[in-house]
Amino acid sequence: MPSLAFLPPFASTPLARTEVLTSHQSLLPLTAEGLTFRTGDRVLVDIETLSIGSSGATMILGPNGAGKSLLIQLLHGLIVPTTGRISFGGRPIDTAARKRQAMVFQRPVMLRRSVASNLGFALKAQGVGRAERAERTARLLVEGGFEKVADQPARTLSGGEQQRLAMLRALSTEPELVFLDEPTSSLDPQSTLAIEEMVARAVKRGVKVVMVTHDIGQARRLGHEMIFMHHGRLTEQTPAANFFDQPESAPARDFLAGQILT
Ligand SMILES: Nc1ncnc2c1ncn2[C@@H]1O[C@H](COP(=O)(O)OP(=O)(O)OP(=O)(O)O)[C@@H](O)[C@H]1O
Repeated sequence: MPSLAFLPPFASTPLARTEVLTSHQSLLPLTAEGLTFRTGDRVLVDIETLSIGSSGATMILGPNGAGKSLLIQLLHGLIVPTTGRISFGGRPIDTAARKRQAMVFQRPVMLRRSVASNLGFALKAQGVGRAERAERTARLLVEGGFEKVADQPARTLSGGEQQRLAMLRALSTEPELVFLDEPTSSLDPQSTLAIEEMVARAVKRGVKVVMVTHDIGQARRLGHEMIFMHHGRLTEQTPAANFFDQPESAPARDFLAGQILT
């Protein structure tokens, strides 16, 4: 799935059309009720209620196929739920408010443009004017250590560099909320550390992070809250301080104990 954080977001969800969020209202808490996603007779996501608060990093853990990616795609608005209501700050979201959230995917997909232009394009999509765009792009290139490769086609960067650029691009628009779908799963330890540092800095600046990971160590390092999913369901949502020592649900206990979940 390409990183679409820089593209105009989907304009609609199957939600109530009244009282949408306005630009000065917070996106958070992010809540969902009766959220399902089905294909044919398969129920891939089935979540009664979910509420994600405004601070820190919420990590979504669970075995392969648990529905973690689908859940954040639903929350981000990339796919439409079969049933249910997703609210931001208690209200449905509109196109303008949706631009205040971003997403980074497992495999970074760069535009066929230079490194600098990948950043500039994201800002343009947010309506940032030419002069400010140039100034902010220059600043971002320095921040990300990309000055020397600013004019290089982004697709010729290494996988780790592309993912750092994807993160930088997603954060460049100063979103309130960022969804990260296993952004380090194909990276080496050094590149993983670089991404984790970007995540930690963003959280420190007040960006809300909702991140899918398989890596229990990473969840410990970054997470303030843990959500565990199994078979499309949310089995628990627990503060990080409790989760690793006292997981509430049997699937989470087994997962943390290294058992294979069926
Ligand atoms: N767009 C889709 N249409 C139909 N089925 C899908 C779609 N996307 C995912 N699935 C199926 O839904 C299930 C959950 O997929 P999902 O990618 O959300 O799992 P995950 O928990 O993120 O797994 P992993 O850790 O392996 O990435 C899988 O069985 C997958 O094949």
